[in-house]
Amino acid sequence: MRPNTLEPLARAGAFAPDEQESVYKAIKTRRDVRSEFLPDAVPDEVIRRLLDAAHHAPSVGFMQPWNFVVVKDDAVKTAVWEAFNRANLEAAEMFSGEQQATYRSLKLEGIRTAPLGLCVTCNPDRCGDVVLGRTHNARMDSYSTVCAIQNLWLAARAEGIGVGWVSIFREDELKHILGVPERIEIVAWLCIGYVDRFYSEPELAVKGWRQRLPLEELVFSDHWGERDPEFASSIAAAAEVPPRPGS
Ligand SMILES: Cc1cc2c(cc1C)N(C[C@H](O)[C@H](O)[C@H](O)COP(=O)(O)O)c1[nH]c(=O)[nH]c(=O)c1N2
Repeated sequence: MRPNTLEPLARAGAFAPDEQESVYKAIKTRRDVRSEFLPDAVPDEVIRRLLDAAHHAPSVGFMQPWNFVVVKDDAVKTAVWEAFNRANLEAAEMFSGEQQATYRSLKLEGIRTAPLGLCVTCNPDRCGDVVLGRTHNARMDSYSTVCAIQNLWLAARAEGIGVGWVSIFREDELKHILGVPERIEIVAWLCIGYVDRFYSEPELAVKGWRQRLPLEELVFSDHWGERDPEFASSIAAAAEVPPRPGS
């Protein structure tokens, strides 16, 4: 029988309200960090915790397709930065007019200033040709690796450690620098280190590149492109009220 109380009933397995708050806090305050890295080394024990968080990510068929190349060597970081710089000059040319000028003003990496670099790779051959859940979509192993990166990103935020994802590279160049075999996919280069502050909003929003979209515009009901106005307005209203843990 349910107890006679006005308190909401805890759902089986639900975290306590303050624990829920911590999870949402990590999610909402996680930032992509490019420029604010402090030179302090990240202790190996902390690196181990972050990698362990990554390693507890979901993966298709429990494939665990990831590997992590931990880079502390300045010479390797410099070579990676040079590869970034070559690609970034090409990237700037792909934008035009005022947008190109803004692009050039953005700082899009902290490769040499972050004390730690982490290359996250995906091995499509980790458990044979036929993988449970990957049978009809070959990209599922890459998606799994992205889940590992997000786990690490959130754990790092909770530890007060900044993470910046850099993707402006020719993959072959990065493979050559790091000795990554042909069949292995490079999913991310992450810049990792302590910071003296986190932006409260995405740096790209602060610098005027692009703003967060209203959630209610992104949610459809029953079919792609169809909106239930009542549901959409309830989402919009919820966005105006800070989330209440346990609700
Ligand atoms: C797959 C992928 C690839 C990249 C990124 C992210 C992801 C998910 N981001 C970071 C991106 O700009 C950032 O996440 C958004 O601007 C939102 O900001 P917050 O992460 O919320 O701070 C990113 N940032 C950057 O400065 N250089 C880059 O090359 C990339 N590449």
